[in-house]
Amino acid sequence: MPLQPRLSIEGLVRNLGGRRVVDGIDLTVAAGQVTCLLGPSGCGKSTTLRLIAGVDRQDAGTIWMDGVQVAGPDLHRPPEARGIGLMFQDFALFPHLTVAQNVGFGLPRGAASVARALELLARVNLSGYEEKYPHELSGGEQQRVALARALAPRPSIMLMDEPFSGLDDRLRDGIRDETLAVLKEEGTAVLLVTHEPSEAMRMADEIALMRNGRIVQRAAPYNIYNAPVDLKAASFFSDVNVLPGKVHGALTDTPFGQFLAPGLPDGTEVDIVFRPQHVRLDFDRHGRGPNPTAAEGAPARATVLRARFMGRESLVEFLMDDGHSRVSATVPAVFLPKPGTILWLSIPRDRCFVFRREGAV
Ligand SMILES: Nc1ncnc2c1ncn2[C@@H]1O[C@H](COP(=O)(O)OP(=O)(O)OP(=O)(O)O)[C@@H](O)[C@H]1O
Repeated sequence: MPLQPRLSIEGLVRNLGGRRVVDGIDLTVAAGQVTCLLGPSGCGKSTTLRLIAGVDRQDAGTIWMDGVQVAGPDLHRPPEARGIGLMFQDFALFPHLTVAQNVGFGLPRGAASVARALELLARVNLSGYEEKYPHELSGGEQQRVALARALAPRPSIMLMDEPFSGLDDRLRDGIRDETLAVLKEEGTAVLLVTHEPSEAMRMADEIALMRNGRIVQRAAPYNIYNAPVDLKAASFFSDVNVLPGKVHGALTDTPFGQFLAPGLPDGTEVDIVFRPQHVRLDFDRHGRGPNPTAAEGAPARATVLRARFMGRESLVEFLMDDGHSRVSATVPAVFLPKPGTILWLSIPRDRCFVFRREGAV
């Protein structure tokens, strides 16, 4: 029998300011799983989280936690009756309470609670900090106390809204990894809101990509990156190259040969989309490039327009031999060919996506 999800949402809707801000969200999160609600600013992520927390009330839809309905057409359990832990960007600790008192705040008085607070402080590497006050801690340490506080009552579900965005860049990755390790140890189901693709890729077991109040794709980070549902989903994770094409006999022509466009009728305008890091470069050998292969397709000749060193990689921009298509390639090294250099480009077929052009019929 499949495990019952800790959190389950069906048809969640919220109208605000005359607009449907959350437009029919379905979602499940299992114990020990981290799901990232990822999307651009204003797409409705925080509103969704607020509805799940119970600090706002949905206009339609149902929410279950551990199989028990907590919100529905005639039901609204208050936040404190939902068994959730909350962590937001401004994770304000109580300034007049010590670290240990902050962590134990939501627990009943007693030896077991003190032990739980100490155990969690050890878990977030803050043993010895029990008697300190929040103003004596760094931002990263305060964040770890906030995590311990949120986890202390053993919430079944943890809701986190951009919890790392207040932190210094250099601290952030370490804290993310530590937080993830603690959440996994506790086996909590986590729903984390972020607008940063890199954060979602780093933290999530599953990413729910949101746009205009809807979830447009739900998949593991690898799958969402390598099999995006549309051009916007592809370009949310990195810059992309887009070549225009038209379908003839379920194929479309490009400078890199023909690509499959299954299921699309003749004449459909399409975008052939691929990421700069998936472009392979080869030197020109007396006017010839590498031999075509089934995996790499046909190579295409191109002229370097410019090359820039970006730190971890080099970005090389090309004009294709058709005289108008432009393609960017990133190379994970210092590679700065002079403008005018001829190179051959190829793209692995499985790294290329063909989408019906938005707005096209
Ligand atoms: N109380 C409100 N009244 C009217 N509109 C609101 C209200 N709260 C949110 N909105 C609007 O709903 C939309 C979604 O807001 P929400 O905060 O959920 O987005 P978000 O995806 O979390 O964005 P961000 O990443 O910027 O926090 C926004 O356009 C916002 O302006």
